Amino acid sequence: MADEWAIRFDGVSKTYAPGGSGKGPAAVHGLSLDVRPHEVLVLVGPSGCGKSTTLRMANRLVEPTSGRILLEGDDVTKVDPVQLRRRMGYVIQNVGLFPHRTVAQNVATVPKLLGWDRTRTRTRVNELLELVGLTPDRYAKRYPHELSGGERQRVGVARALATDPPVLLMDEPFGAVDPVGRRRLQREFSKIQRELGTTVMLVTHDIDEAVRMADRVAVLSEGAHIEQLAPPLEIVARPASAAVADLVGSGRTARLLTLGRLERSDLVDDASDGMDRPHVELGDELSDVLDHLVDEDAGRVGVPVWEHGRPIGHVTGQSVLRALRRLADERAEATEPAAATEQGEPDEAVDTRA
Ligand SMILES: Nc1ncnc2c1ncn2[C@@H]1O[C@H](COP(=O)(O)OP(=O)(O)OP(=O)(O)O)[C@@H](O)[C@H]1O
Repeated sequence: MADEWAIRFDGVSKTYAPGGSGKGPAAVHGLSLDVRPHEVLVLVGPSGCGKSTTLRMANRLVEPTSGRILLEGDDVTKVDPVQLRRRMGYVIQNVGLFPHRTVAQNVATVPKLLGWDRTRTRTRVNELLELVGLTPDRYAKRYPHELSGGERQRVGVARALATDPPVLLMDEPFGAVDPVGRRRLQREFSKIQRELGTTVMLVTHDIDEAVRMADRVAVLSEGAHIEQLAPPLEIVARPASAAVADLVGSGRTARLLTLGRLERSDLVDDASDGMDRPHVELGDELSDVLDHLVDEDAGRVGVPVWEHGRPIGHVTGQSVLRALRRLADERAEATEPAAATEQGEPDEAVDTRA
């Protein structure tokens, strides 16, 4: 049903055929995957596993060898590619801005193609620049070489959103930005995505980025084989295979769980029931809290939290995810130079969706 997915990959394969031989190994092999409306689905996995190929098949920059890809009910191979790309914004690493066009002209690329009049285009460009945190007065007339990497990336996002597409494809969108700038962009982008409700498919190498930004993470291995497809917390807490465990274990996320402690702000309520159930204590290590949630299978109901011998509220799986995001933010901000914090809005990094 169109309500349950925005993009559907149905048994999709791609074999790049060197010299037209048709005999190369499959970059993507029999992939079936649904991207739900309004979610951020992150594809993560090792280099060469087929992430970019998967993304690029969605907007027909790469044609599948077999299988079907549906966008809101339409078979993408039957939609004119130009029309298709208006329904799907595309953001890549290093953006690919036109160097001899100003920021405003870059953002206006698609509206211009669509023949919008000047006033409508200018209004939309200003709106988008504001949205991505680039004041039009300061930035509209600059050229790409007069921008920082992070600012260029914002222009790329603004350009991709110009016609308010229902779907946004992002390939390592923040990969060329330093870690501090990346963190800030991730946070700002999450806020924009929530406001607009855009369905996002995002490719990254970085498991921490995946955990921070995703509603669901698809961990891929060679041939775009899905090792695990689950919300971030589940990926971290219950890796479904050695490959997923490797990816999670070698990253910062697992360490954060052992280093982080449960804080009052992580609680989902201040109810004092649950005297008769196993509980955790405020200040417990997050990995212990997570064990409890998994053991008790209490992710949804919540586990009571006690302080000074009495219950003070509950934690759920979301609390752990929230704490994880809080910790990831604290770390990014701890290394952030004072001048760079002007746009930091820690509360916005706490994403309580899924
Ligand atoms: N145009 C192409 N022609 C031939 N082979 C290609 C082409 N593009 C990608 N491949 C191959 O397809 C496989 C998957 O590549 P893809 O770029 O989709 O992987 P990825 O997971 O996005 O990698 P990375 O993280 O390094 O960007 C790789 O083995 C790659 O060498």
